[in-house]
Amino acid sequence: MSADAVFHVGCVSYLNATPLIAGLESASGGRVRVHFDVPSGLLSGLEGGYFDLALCPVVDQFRSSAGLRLVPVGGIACRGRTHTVKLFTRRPIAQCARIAADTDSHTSVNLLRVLWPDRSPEPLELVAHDFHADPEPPAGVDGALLIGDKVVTSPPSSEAFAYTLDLGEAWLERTGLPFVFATWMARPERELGDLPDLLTAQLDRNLGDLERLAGAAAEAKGWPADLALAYLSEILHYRLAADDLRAIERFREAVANLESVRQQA
Ligand SMILES: C=C(O[C@@H]1C=C(C(=O)O)C=C[C@H]1O)C(=O)O
Repeated sequence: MSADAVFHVGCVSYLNATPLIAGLESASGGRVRVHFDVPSGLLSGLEGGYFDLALCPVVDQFRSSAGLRLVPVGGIACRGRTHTVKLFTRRPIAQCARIAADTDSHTSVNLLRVLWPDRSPEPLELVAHDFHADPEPPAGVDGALLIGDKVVTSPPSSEAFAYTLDLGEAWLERTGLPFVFATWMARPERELGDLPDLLTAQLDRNLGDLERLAGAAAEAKGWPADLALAYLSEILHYRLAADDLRAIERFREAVANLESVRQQA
């Protein structure tokens, strides 16, 4: 690979990716181009070879036939509440079955499937819904799972959907573990050169400059500035430690169990 090769990096377009990505293009001297999309939109760019690296939903790594590898230089994780991965329901969850599932998500939809039997005796029925096209959940659903900025900027009406469950909190309650929603991934054969080092250095810089970054990102995405700062500095974390990697494995097993139950049915 030549020293001046350009890397194409796919990244989540929400405020939560700010510490992982802000300033990377300019710090790289133009050797990195960043392309933003909703989480569920990133996998095809990686599988198709257009991206060298992408911040994909963690469940994509379990399911992709491309044999994607985790590149352990950061991810989007929580220990307990997320504030932005939320189930909103009309009634107590134990009385719900039909849930509108945000088409931006791959991981959280599967997290809901894993957690559901703890919460409701009814079989879960998911209805895919694009909340960008229509912020209101479709008629006839008992609830809606939303992820990302829209949970803060355009949530479902709290009168109609008075009950909420934060899936990060529910996972911690079930497992005692943090939860990892997305990590950097690459195709197994793709040569990444110094890209992982560039990402590590940028994350380190950004975590030291969060107040300024959170303020700018809050303004761009329509968040209250104080909430954006708490979200990026206390609610989420970005450096993956041993228990985060254990949590990925625990989630991998839980998703595999769901698939095998489905096959037996
Ligand atoms: C915490 C979040 O994590 C996200 C949830 C994802 C998913 O459900 O597939 C993927 C990437 C992350 O952006 C969030 O977006 O609210």
